[in-house]
Formats: sequence, C-alpha cells, structure tokens
Amino acid sequence: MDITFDHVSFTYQAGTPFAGDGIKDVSGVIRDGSYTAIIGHTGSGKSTILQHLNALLKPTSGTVTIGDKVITNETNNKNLKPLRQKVGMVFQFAENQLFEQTVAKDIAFGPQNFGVSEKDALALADKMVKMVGLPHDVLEKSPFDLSGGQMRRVAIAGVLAMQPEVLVLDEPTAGLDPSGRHEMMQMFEQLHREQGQTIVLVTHQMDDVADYADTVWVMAEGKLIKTGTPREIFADPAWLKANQLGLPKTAQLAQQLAAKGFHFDPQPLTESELADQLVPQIGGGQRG
Ligand SMILES: Nc1ncnc2c1ncn2[C@@H]1O[C@H](COP(=O)(O)OP(=O)(O)OP(=O)(O)O)[C@@H](O)[C@H]1O
Repeated sequence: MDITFDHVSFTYQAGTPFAGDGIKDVSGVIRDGSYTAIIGHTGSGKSTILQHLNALLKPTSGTVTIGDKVITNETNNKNLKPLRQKVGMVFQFAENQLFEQTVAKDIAFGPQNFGVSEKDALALADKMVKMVGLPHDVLEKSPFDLSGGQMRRVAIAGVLAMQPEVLVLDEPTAGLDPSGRHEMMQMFEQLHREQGQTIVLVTHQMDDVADYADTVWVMAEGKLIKTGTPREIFADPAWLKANQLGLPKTAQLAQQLAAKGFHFDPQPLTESELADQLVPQIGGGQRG
C-alpha cells in the first residue's frame, strides 16, 4: 500500500492566535515495500508527517492518500478505523502504553478490539512474542515485571498483532543501550527483508539510516527539502551540515582516513563497505 502526500500543509490550532505551521506543502510517496527514513532537525515536522500516515491528523490543505482512502480536511472521522489497523504506529517510549495484567492480554487487546476472537487473538500474541524475540514464558507475566527493553518489545508485538501493512516507528530505540538498539533494529530489518514489511522510521541516528533505509525524506522547517537513497542524501556533507544533519559514523571515519591519504569511491556508508575498500589499500585481506 502506497501512502501519497499531495501538497499537504498542516497548521496546529488553526484559526486561533496560537496557530503554528506543522508541515508546509509536502508532496511525496511512501512506497509499498520500502524502508523509508524520515530525518530532520528538532521541530522540522517529522512527527506531524507521521500523524498523517494514519489520519491521526488530517491535512489543513492538500490530500493524503493511504492505499485507496483519500484523506482531506473534510474527511469524516467515523470511517477511519480500518486505517488504524493498516498503519501500525510505534510511538516513542511505546512501553508507556502497556496496561493489561498479562503480556498475552496486552498483545491480544488490539486484534480483539477489531473483532478477532479471544482464542485467535491469544494465538496471535503467542506468535508475535516470538517474532519480537521474547521467550514464550513472558506471555503470562505482568508487563510491568519486565525490563524496559522487554516492555518495549511487548508494545511492538501489540502493534504487529494488528498485522499492519505499514509499520511506523518513531525513534523506536530511544533510551536503549547499544546492544538493545542493535537487536531491535535487526528485528525490524528482518521483518522488512523476510516479510516485505513496509517501514517508516523517524530517527536522529544517521547510522541507522545508512544501515537499513532504502529511501530518505529530509525535513526542514516543515518542508520536505530532499528525498533520495541514503547514498544520494549523504553525498553532500556541506549541505547536510547546513541543515544541521550529520554523516553516518562510517562515512565520518572515511573522511578522516581520506585526509590521511586513503581513497574511497563511492563514499562508504556502512562498516562492511568501508572494510571492503580499506582492506586492499592497507595490503590486508590474506591471513596466515
Ligand atoms: N501540538 C502542537 N501545537 C502547536 N504547535 C506544534 C504542536 N506540535 C508540534 N508543533 C509545531 O510544529 C512544528 C513541527 O513539529 P514536529 O513535532 O512535527 O517536529 P519534529 O521534527 O517531529 O520534532 P522532534 O524531532 O523534536 O520530535 C514545530 O514548529 C512545532 O513547534
């Protein structure tokens, strides 16, 4: 399912003295099957974009087309429930939204709310717990007895149990330690690679953009100022700096090595790309 923005603007508290622009004249497509990263400085409009992906916000002007559903300022709120199933949102610190007595009930809550029987919803909970890498025995535990990272996985399992066509992640690894971050990003990567899950990721981590995304939207002051592949977006360090964005760590390291006489073409964005280009230059690669 594609999600298409056509000249979308959104004004918070429109018509009041507190009115403020959220996004301005955004046009672009989140392609079915893509892994799209949305990046930009604080206040650039990323969260406002996300909330248009399942019509939590409706455009002040312009249209958002989600699959076959066209959302405008005039769209009636009543008919939006199916969208909430099709576009699953994992908000920042999603674990704060857990509330049931057991993990199983918490994960099953969403599907049951959409008419799935209790038995089938609990079977889904069983499957999703595995998918997010948690042991089976957490199902009967209280979510509040788990670690923070485990609680977040339960919250994500609850979103996945809705079997969304598009999975939207708002800084899903915020507050996790480096290994927890890596494991969680690998989990999303697996969903994308093995099941073709469409993913939209808001992140401040340029390494994650380079490692996982195939498409990038760059936001600044409410506008979508650039779209492209990570390679296209990271090709111009001066432009990135002007927009208060950085390079992935690997590309930064390659820049430092280039200043010492090493040569890279194309610019390496991931560790394995860096290693592939560096090894021949230091005469390595053959051991023993
Ligand atoms: N509830 C609100 N009421 C009024 N203005 C808002 C509201 N939420 C956001 N804004 C404004 O809309 C603009 C875009 O904000 P948004 O939260 O979408 O940016 P962001 O890129 O997600 O920021 P961050 O990286 O800090 O989460 C900002 O100028 C912000 O001040």
